[in-house]
Amino acid sequence: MEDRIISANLMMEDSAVELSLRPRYLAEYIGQSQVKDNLKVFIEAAKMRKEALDHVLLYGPPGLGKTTLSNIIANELGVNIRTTSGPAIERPGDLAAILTNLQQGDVLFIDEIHRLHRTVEEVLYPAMEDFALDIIIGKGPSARSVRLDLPAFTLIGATTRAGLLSAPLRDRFGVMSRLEFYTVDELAFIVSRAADILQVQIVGEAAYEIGMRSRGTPRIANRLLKRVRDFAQVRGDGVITLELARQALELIRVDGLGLDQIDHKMLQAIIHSFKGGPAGLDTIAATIGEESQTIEDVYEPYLLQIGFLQRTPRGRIVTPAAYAHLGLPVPGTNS
Ligand SMILES: Nc1ncnc2c1ncn2[C@@H]1O[C@H](COP(=O)(O)OP(=O)(O)OP(=O)(O)O)[C@@H](O)[C@H]1O
Ligand SMILES: [Mg+2]
Repeated sequence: MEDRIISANLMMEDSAVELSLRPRYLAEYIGQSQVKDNLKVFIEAAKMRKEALDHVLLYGPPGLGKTTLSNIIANELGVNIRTTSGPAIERPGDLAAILTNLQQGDVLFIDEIHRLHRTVEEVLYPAMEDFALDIIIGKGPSARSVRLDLPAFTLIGATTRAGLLSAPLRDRFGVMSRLEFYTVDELAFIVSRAADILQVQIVGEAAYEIGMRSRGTPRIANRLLKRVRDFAQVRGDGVITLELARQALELIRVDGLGLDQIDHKMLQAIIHSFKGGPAGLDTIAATIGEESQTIEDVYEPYLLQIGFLQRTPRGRIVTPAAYAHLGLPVPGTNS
Protein backbone atom coordinates (compact mmCIF):
# COMPACT_ATOMS: atom_id res chain seq x y z
CA MET A 1 0.00 0.00 0.00
CA GLU A 2 2.74 2.45 0.98
CA ASP A 3 4.30 2.52 -2.48
CA ARG A 4 1.09 3.02 -4.39
CA ILE A 5 1.55 5.98 -6.66
CA ILE A 6 -2.01 7.02 -5.88
CA SER A 7 -1.74 6.57 -2.14
CA ALA A 8 -3.08 9.69 -0.46
CA ASN A 9 -0.71 9.12 2.43
CA LEU A 10 2.41 11.17 2.69
CA MET A 11 5.44 9.36 1.31
CA MET A 12 9.12 9.99 1.90
CA GLU A 13 9.87 11.48 -1.52
CA ASP A 14 6.94 13.90 -1.21
CA SER A 15 8.31 15.89 1.67
CA ALA A 16 10.83 18.29 0.16
CA VAL A 17 8.75 19.19 -2.88
CA GLU A 18 5.55 19.21 -0.89
CA LEU A 19 6.90 22.02 1.23
CA SER A 20 7.61 24.16 -1.81
CA LEU A 21 4.17 23.46 -3.27
CA ARG A 22 2.32 24.25 -0.08
CA PRO A 23 0.22 27.41 -0.30
CA ARG A 24 0.99 29.93 2.47
CA TYR A 25 -2.09 32.16 2.48
CA LEU A 26 -5.81 31.56 2.23
CA ALA A 27 -5.87 33.31 -1.12
CA GLU A 28 -3.54 30.65 -2.55
CA TYR A 29 -5.49 27.80 -1.03
CA ILE A 30 -7.67 26.43 -3.80
CA GLY A 31 -11.19 25.08 -3.25
CA GLN A 32 -12.88 24.25 0.09
CA SER A 33 -14.62 27.60 -0.29
CA GLN A 34 -17.10 27.14 2.53
CA VAL A 35 -14.40 26.22 5.04
CA LYS A 36 -12.23 29.06 3.78
CA ASP A 37 -14.96 31.71 3.87
CA ASN A 38 -15.87 30.83 7.43
CA LEU A 39 -12.27 30.77 8.59
CA LYS A 40 -11.66 34.14 6.99
CA VAL A 41 -14.36 35.68 9.19
CA PHE A 42 -13.23 33.92 12.37
CA ILE A 43 -9.60 34.91 11.79
CA GLU A 44 -10.53 38.52 11.06
CA ALA A 45 -12.72 38.70 14.17
CA ALA A 46 -10.04 37.19 16.40
CA LYS A 47 -7.52 39.70 15.09
CA MET A 48 -9.89 42.63 15.65
CA ARG A 49 -10.48 41.55 19.22
CA LYS A 50 -6.79 40.75 19.68
CA GLU A 51 -7.83 37.37 21.01
CA ALA A 52 -6.71 33.85 20.23
CA LEU A 53 -8.78 32.15 17.54
CA ASP A 54 -11.21 29.53 18.84
CA HIS A 55 -9.96 25.93 18.71
CA VAL A 56 -10.35 24.37 15.27
CA LEU A 57 -10.87 20.73 14.30
CA LEU A 58 -10.08 19.85 10.68
CA TYR A 59 -11.17 16.44 9.49
CA GLY A 60 -11.38 14.51 6.24
CA PRO A 61 -9.49 11.91 4.18
CA PRO A 62 -5.67 12.13 3.91
CA GLY A 63 -3.97 14.52 1.52
CA LEU A 64 -6.79 17.08 1.27
CA GLY A 65 -4.83 19.89 2.90
CA LYS A 66 -5.36 19.78 6.66
CA THR A 67 -1.71 20.40 7.54
CA THR A 68 -1.48 23.06 4.84
CA LEU A 69 -4.56 24.86 6.13
CA SER A 70 -3.30 24.80 9.72
CA ASN A 71 -0.09 26.52 8.68
CA ILE A 72 -2.09 29.04 6.70
CA ILE A 73 -4.29 29.84 9.69
CA ALA A 74 -1.22 30.60 11.82
CA ASN A 75 0.22 32.68 9.00
CA GLU A 76 -2.95 34.69 8.55
CA LEU A 77 -3.16 35.25 12.30
CA GLY A 78 0.47 36.33 12.32
CA VAL A 79 1.38 33.92 15.11
CA ASN A 80 3.80 31.03 15.60
CA ILE A 81 2.76 27.47 15.01
CA ARG A 82 4.02 24.56 17.05
CA THR A 83 3.46 21.24 15.31
CA THR A 84 3.17 17.82 16.90
CA SER A 85 1.03 14.71 16.60
CA GLY A 86 -1.15 12.54 18.81
CA PRO A 87 1.13 9.52 19.00
CA ALA A 88 4.24 11.71 19.46
CA ILE A 89 3.06 13.04 22.81
CA GLU A 90 3.78 10.11 25.08
CA ARG A 91 3.20 11.47 28.58
CA PRO A 92 1.11 14.24 30.16
CA GLY A 93 4.38 15.98 31.05
CA ASP A 94 5.33 16.17 27.36
CA LEU A 95 2.16 18.06 26.59
CA ALA A 96 2.58 20.28 29.65
CA ALA A 97 6.05 21.23 28.42
CA ILE A 98 4.70 22.16 24.99
CA LEU A 99 1.82 24.18 26.45
CA THR A 100 3.93 26.18 28.86
CA ASN A 101 6.24 27.16 26.03
CA LEU A 102 3.51 28.70 23.90
CA GLN A 103 3.16 32.44 23.53
CA GLN A 104 -0.05 34.44 23.64
CA GLY A 105 -2.15 33.67 20.53
CA ASP A 106 0.07 30.87 19.21
CA VAL A 107 -1.28 27.91 17.29
CA LEU A 108 -0.64 24.42 18.59
CA PHE A 109 -1.20 21.94 15.76
CA ILE A 110 -1.85 18.34 16.78
CA ASP A 111 -1.99 16.02 13.78
CA GLU A 112 -3.71 12.64 14.15
CA ILE A 113 -5.39 13.97 17.26
CA HIS A 114 -7.57 10.85 17.50
CA ARG A 115 -4.44 8.97 18.54
CA LEU A 116 -3.75 11.01 21.70
CA HIS A 117 -3.20 8.91 24.80
CA ARG A 118 -6.06 9.11 27.24
CA THR A 119 -3.93 10.54 30.06
CA VAL A 120 -2.53 13.19 27.74
CA GLU A 121 -5.99 14.07 26.51
CA GLU A 122 -7.09 14.83 30.05
CA VAL A 123 -4.41 17.51 30.33
CA LEU A 124 -5.84 19.07 27.23
CA TYR A 125 -9.36 19.61 28.60
CA PRO A 126 -8.60 22.42 31.12
CA ALA A 127 -5.95 23.76 28.77
CA MET A 128 -8.48 24.19 25.98
CA GLU A 129 -11.31 25.37 28.18
CA ASP A 130 -9.68 27.63 30.76
CA PHE A 131 -6.13 27.98 29.44
CA ALA A 132 -4.98 26.27 32.60
CA LEU A 133 -2.83 23.36 33.61
CA ASP A 134 -3.60 21.28 36.69
CA ILE A 135 -0.49 19.81 38.20
CA ILE A 136 -0.25 17.43 41.10
CA ILE A 137 2.58 18.24 43.47
CA GLY A 138 3.84 15.67 45.91
CA LYS A 139 2.74 12.13 46.53
CA GLY A 140 0.33 10.29 48.82
CA PRO A 141 -1.71 12.18 51.46
CA SER A 142 0.31 15.38 51.10
CA ALA A 143 -0.28 15.60 47.35
CA ARG A 144 -2.09 18.70 46.19
CA SER A 145 -3.22 20.09 42.88
CA VAL A 146 -1.93 23.42 41.65
CA ARG A 147 -3.45 25.36 38.80
CA LEU A 148 -1.07 27.05 36.41
CA ASP A 149 -2.19 29.72 33.94
CA LEU A 150 -1.35 29.25 30.28
CA PRO A 151 -1.26 31.88 27.56
CA ALA A 152 -4.42 31.93 25.44
CA PHE A 153 -3.67 29.74 22.44
CA THR A 154 -5.46 28.09 19.53
CA LEU A 155 -5.48 24.35 19.25
CA ILE A 156 -5.86 23.04 15.73
CA GLY A 157 -6.52 19.33 15.64
CA ALA A 158 -6.41 17.31 12.43
CA THR A 159 -7.81 13.86 11.94
CA THR A 160 -8.87 11.49 9.21
CA ARG A 161 -11.30 9.86 11.62
CA ALA A 162 -13.42 12.36 13.52
CA GLY A 163 -15.62 9.49 14.70
CA LEU A 164 -12.81 8.21 16.90
CA LEU A 165 -12.55 11.43 18.90
CA SER A 166 -13.92 11.24 22.43
CA ALA A 167 -16.98 13.39 23.07
CA PRO A 168 -15.35 15.66 25.70
CA LEU A 169 -12.52 16.46 23.30
CA ARG A 170 -14.81 17.03 20.33
CA ASP A 171 -17.03 19.34 22.37
CA ARG A 172 -14.14 21.65 23.16
CA PHE A 173 -13.62 22.70 19.55
CA GLY A 174 -15.41 25.92 18.63
CA VAL A 175 -14.90 25.42 14.90
CA MET A 176 -15.24 22.07 13.15
CA SER A 177 -14.48 21.95 9.46
CA ARG A 178 -14.76 18.97 7.22
CA LEU A 179 -12.54 19.05 4.15
CA GLU A 180 -14.12 17.64 0.99
CA PHE A 181 -12.67 15.94 -2.05
CA TYR A 182 -11.69 18.49 -4.71
CA THR A 183 -13.39 18.90 -8.07
CA VAL A 184 -11.46 18.12 -11.25
CA ASP A 185 -11.35 21.83 -12.12
CA GLU A 186 -9.83 22.65 -8.75
CA LEU A 187 -7.29 19.86 -9.11
CA ALA A 188 -6.40 21.04 -12.62
CA PHE A 189 -5.77 24.48 -11.13
CA ILE A 190 -3.61 22.99 -8.38
CA VAL A 191 -1.61 21.06 -11.01
CA SER A 192 -1.06 24.19 -13.11
CA ARG A 193 0.03 26.15 -10.06
CA ALA A 194 2.42 23.37 -9.02
CA ALA A 195 3.83 23.17 -12.56
CA ASP A 196 4.55 26.89 -12.38
CA ILE A 197 6.45 26.47 -9.13
CA LEU A 198 8.36 23.46 -10.50
CA GLN A 199 9.03 25.45 -13.67
CA VAL A 200 7.64 22.88 -16.03
CA GLN A 201 5.39 23.76 -18.95
CA ILE A 202 2.02 22.06 -19.09
CA VAL A 203 -0.95 22.56 -21.41
CA GLY A 204 -4.40 23.10 -19.87
CA GLU A 205 -5.82 19.79 -21.11
CA ALA A 206 -2.94 17.87 -19.59
CA ALA A 207 -3.46 19.55 -16.22
CA TYR A 208 -7.14 18.59 -16.47
CA GLU A 209 -6.25 15.00 -17.35
CA ILE A 210 -4.01 14.74 -14.28
CA GLY A 211 -6.78 16.35 -12.23
CA MET A 212 -9.23 13.69 -13.40
CA ARG A 213 -6.96 10.92 -12.21
CA SER A 214 -6.08 12.40 -8.81
CA ARG A 215 -8.93 10.94 -6.75
CA GLY A 216 -10.07 14.34 -5.59
CA THR A 217 -6.80 14.72 -3.68
CA PRO A 218 -4.19 17.51 -4.10
CA ARG A 219 -1.37 15.36 -2.73
CA ILE A 220 -1.99 12.78 -5.46
CA ALA A 221 -2.31 15.51 -8.10
CA ASN A 222 1.11 16.87 -7.18
CA ARG A 223 2.64 13.41 -7.16
CA LEU A 224 1.22 12.46 -10.56
CA LEU A 225 2.47 15.75 -11.95
CA LYS A 226 5.99 14.94 -10.78
CA ARG A 227 5.92 11.50 -12.42
CA VAL A 228 4.52 12.88 -15.68
CA ARG A 229 7.19 15.57 -15.60
CA ASP A 230 9.84 12.82 -15.55
CA PHE A 231 8.39 11.33 -18.72
CA ALA A 232 8.23 14.76 -20.35
CA GLN A 233 11.90 15.32 -19.59
CA VAL A 234 13.17 11.91 -20.66
CA ARG A 235 10.81 10.95 -23.48
CA GLY A 236 9.57 14.34 -24.69
CA ASP A 237 10.91 17.86 -24.98
CA GLY A 238 10.02 18.89 -21.44
CA VAL A 239 6.55 20.18 -22.24
CA ILE A 240 3.65 18.22 -20.78
CA THR A 241 1.12 17.78 -23.58
CA LEU A 242 -2.17 15.91 -23.27
CA GLU A 243 -0.76 13.04 -25.32
CA LEU A 244 2.31 12.75 -23.14
CA ALA A 245 0.32 12.99 -19.90
CA ARG A 246 -1.98 10.18 -21.04
CA GLN A 247 0.90 7.93 -22.07
CA ALA A 248 2.76 8.52 -18.82
CA LEU A 249 -0.32 7.87 -16.69
CA GLU A 250 -1.00 4.70 -18.67
CA LEU A 251 2.54 3.52 -18.01
CA ILE A 252 2.28 4.09 -14.28
CA ARG A 253 -1.06 2.24 -14.44
CA VAL A 254 -3.39 4.86 -13.10
CA ASP A 255 -6.64 4.60 -15.04
CA GLY A 256 -8.91 7.33 -16.39
CA LEU A 257 -10.58 7.85 -13.02
CA GLY A 258 -7.44 7.48 -10.94
CA LEU A 259 -8.00 3.86 -9.99
CA ASP A 260 -4.95 1.64 -9.73
CA GLN A 261 -4.36 -2.12 -9.65
CA ILE A 262 -5.49 -2.48 -6.08
CA ASP A 263 -8.79 -0.70 -6.65
CA HIS A 264 -9.36 -2.98 -9.64
CA LYS A 265 -8.45 -6.04 -7.60
CA MET A 266 -10.87 -5.09 -4.86
CA LEU A 267 -13.78 -4.36 -7.19
CA GLN A 268 -13.09 -7.54 -9.19
CA ALA A 269 -12.90 -9.58 -5.98
CA ILE A 270 -16.32 -8.39 -4.83
CA ILE A 271 -17.74 -8.97 -8.31
CA HIS A 272 -16.27 -12.43 -8.87
CA SER A 273 -16.16 -13.95 -5.41
CA PHE A 274 -19.29 -12.35 -3.97
CA LYS A 275 -21.47 -11.72 -7.04
CA GLY A 276 -21.03 -7.99 -6.58
CA GLY A 277 -21.83 -7.99 -2.87
CA PRO A 278 -22.84 -7.34 -0.23
CA ALA A 279 -19.49 -8.49 1.11
CA GLY A 280 -18.20 -7.69 4.58
CA LEU A 281 -15.15 -5.46 4.97
CA ASP A 282 -13.08 -8.13 6.72
CA THR A 283 -13.97 -10.72 4.10
CA ILE A 284 -12.92 -8.39 1.29
CA ALA A 285 -9.72 -7.56 3.15
CA ALA A 286 -8.85 -11.24 3.54
CA THR A 287 -9.62 -11.94 -0.11
CA ILE A 288 -7.29 -9.30 -1.50
CA GLY A 289 -4.69 -9.49 1.26
CA GLU A 290 -5.02 -5.98 2.62
CA GLU A 291 -5.88 -4.72 6.09
CA SER A 292 -9.50 -3.74 6.74
CA GLN A 293 -8.34 -0.47 8.26
CA THR A 294 -6.38 0.41 5.13
CA ILE A 295 -9.31 -0.38 2.90
CA GLU A 296 -11.60 1.73 5.03
CA ASP A 297 -9.30 4.75 5.32
CA VAL A 298 -7.47 4.75 2.02
CA TYR A 299 -9.21 2.89 -0.82
CA GLU A 300 -12.84 3.04 0.04
CA PRO A 301 -13.58 6.77 0.56
CA TYR A 302 -12.87 7.62 -3.06
CA LEU A 303 -14.71 4.59 -4.45
CA LEU A 304 -17.72 5.61 -2.35
CA GLN A 305 -17.37 9.22 -3.47
CA ILE A 306 -17.47 8.34 -7.19
CA GLY A 307 -20.36 5.95 -6.58
CA PHE A 308 -18.53 2.71 -7.44
CA LEU A 309 -19.12 1.23 -4.04
CA GLN A 310 -22.02 1.38 -1.63
CA ARG A 311 -21.95 0.72 2.07
CA THR A 312 -24.89 -1.20 3.45
CA PRO A 313 -25.40 -2.77 6.87
CA ARG A 314 -24.69 -6.14 5.27
CA GLY A 315 -21.49 -5.11 3.55
CA ARG A 316 -20.10 -3.41 0.45
CA ILE A 317 -21.85 -3.54 -2.89
CA VAL A 318 -20.30 -2.80 -6.28
CA THR A 319 -22.55 -0.49 -8.31
CA PRO A 320 -23.51 -0.71 -12.00
CA ALA A 321 -21.28 2.33 -12.67
CA ALA A 322 -18.27 0.30 -11.53
CA TYR A 323 -19.20 -2.66 -13.75
CA ALA A 324 -19.44 -0.27 -16.68
CA HIS A 325 -16.07 1.30 -15.89
CA LEU A 326 -14.45 -2.16 -15.73
CA GLY A 327 -16.04 -3.09 -19.05
CA LEU A 328 -18.15 -5.82 -17.48
CA PRO A 329 -21.81 -6.54 -18.23
CA VAL A 330 -24.04 -5.09 -15.52
CA PRO A 331 -25.90 -7.88 -13.72
CA GLY A 332 -29.64 -7.93 -14.27
CA THR A 333 -29.37 -6.33 -17.69
CA ASN A 334 -28.79 -8.12 -20.99
CA SER A 335 -26.21 -5.69 -22.31
N1 LIG B 1 -6.23 23.77 -1.25
C1 LIG B 1 -5.04 23.48 -1.76
N2 LIG B 1 -4.54 24.21 -2.77
C2 LIG B 1 -3.34 23.91 -3.30
N3 LIG B 1 -2.57 22.88 -2.90
C3 LIG B 1 -3.00 22.13 -1.90
C4 LIG B 1 -4.25 22.39 -1.27
N4 LIG B 1 -4.43 21.48 -0.31
C5 LIG B 1 -3.36 20.69 -0.32
N5 LIG B 1 -2.50 21.07 -1.28
C6 LIG B 1 -1.26 20.38 -1.63
O1 LIG B 1 -1.38 19.03 -1.21
C7 LIG B 1 -0.31 18.67 -0.35
C8 LIG B 1 -0.87 17.82 0.76
O2 LIG B 1 -1.61 18.58 1.67
P1 LIG B 1 -1.51 18.36 3.25
O3 LIG B 1 -0.19 17.82 3.62
O4 LIG B 1 -1.92 19.63 3.88
O5 LIG B 1 -2.62 17.25 3.45
P2 LIG B 1 -3.21 16.66 4.81
O6 LIG B 1 -4.69 16.79 4.72
O7 LIG B 1 -2.53 17.25 5.97
O8 LIG B 1 -2.87 15.14 4.69
P3 LIG B 1 -2.63 14.07 5.86
O9 LIG B 1 -3.99 13.67 6.31
O10 LIG B 1 -1.92 12.96 5.15
O11 LIG B 1 -1.81 14.72 6.92
C9 LIG B 1 0.30 19.98 0.11
O12 LIG B 1 1.68 19.94 0.19
C10 LIG B 1 -0.07 20.99 -0.95
O13 LIG B 1 0.96 21.10 -1.91
MG1 LIG C 1 -1.05 16.32 7.23
